[in-house]
Amino acid sequence: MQVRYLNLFRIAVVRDMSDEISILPIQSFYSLNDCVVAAELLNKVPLVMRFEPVLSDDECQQLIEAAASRLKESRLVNKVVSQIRSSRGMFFEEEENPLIRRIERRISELMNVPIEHAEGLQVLHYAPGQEYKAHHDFFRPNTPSAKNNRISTLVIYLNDVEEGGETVFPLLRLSVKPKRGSAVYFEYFYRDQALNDLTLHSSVPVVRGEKWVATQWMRRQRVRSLGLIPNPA
Ligand SMILES: O=C(O)CCC(=O)C(=O)O
Ligand SMILES: [Fe+2]
Repeated sequence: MQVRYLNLFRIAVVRDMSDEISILPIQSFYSLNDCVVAAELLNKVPLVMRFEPVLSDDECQQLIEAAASRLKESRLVNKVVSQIRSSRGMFFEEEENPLIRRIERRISELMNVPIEHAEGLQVLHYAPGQEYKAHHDFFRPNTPSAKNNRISTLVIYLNDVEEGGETVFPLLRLSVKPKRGSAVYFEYFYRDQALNDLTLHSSVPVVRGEKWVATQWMRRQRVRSLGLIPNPA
């Protein structure tokens, strides 16, 4: 396996036998600045992994509490109320407080993409019966947003769901059960668009209980103008 760096994106890429590259080197654990995350490989190309733990119970609870009063009906990029997502959601501002800054830094290190490429962290809440129908996270080619398209996603589960609410990848025959603090990761930065298309996914309806997730999307080019604010720690 050969690792090289693409200067343009400053993303470490790993070339595998199929001659496709992945953003994240496949490892069984990742030693980050402030924690160690265990990883389970769910699918190699396109790469889908499960991570645990990404957030502590306390961090999950704090995110839920900070997001709860700011939830809005889910709207798509063009501000139209979504027909495919019945959950409610919100976005945190970039580095809006020390908790968000710490979590964003950890996620960026884990996803192996500079923080300047990170959209604001999104939180979604699903009540019983609510779902997110099958979709891709990248924007369709030739749309304005596709000029700086998304390349990878991390969905962090902020609570345990009593029944339902799994993240399902129908074309890969994968189903990931929400577990507080764990996450599912996938990338769609392949030259072969057919591989990207395989990352179609949904959040099936919550049957009992509720579901909270935090989603981080990474872009091909920077979306944040500011660099890192020096870490006081
Ligand atoms: O809630 C989930 O399991 C998936 C969320 C999702 O697909 C997204 O935020 O793009
Ligand atoms: Fe998604």
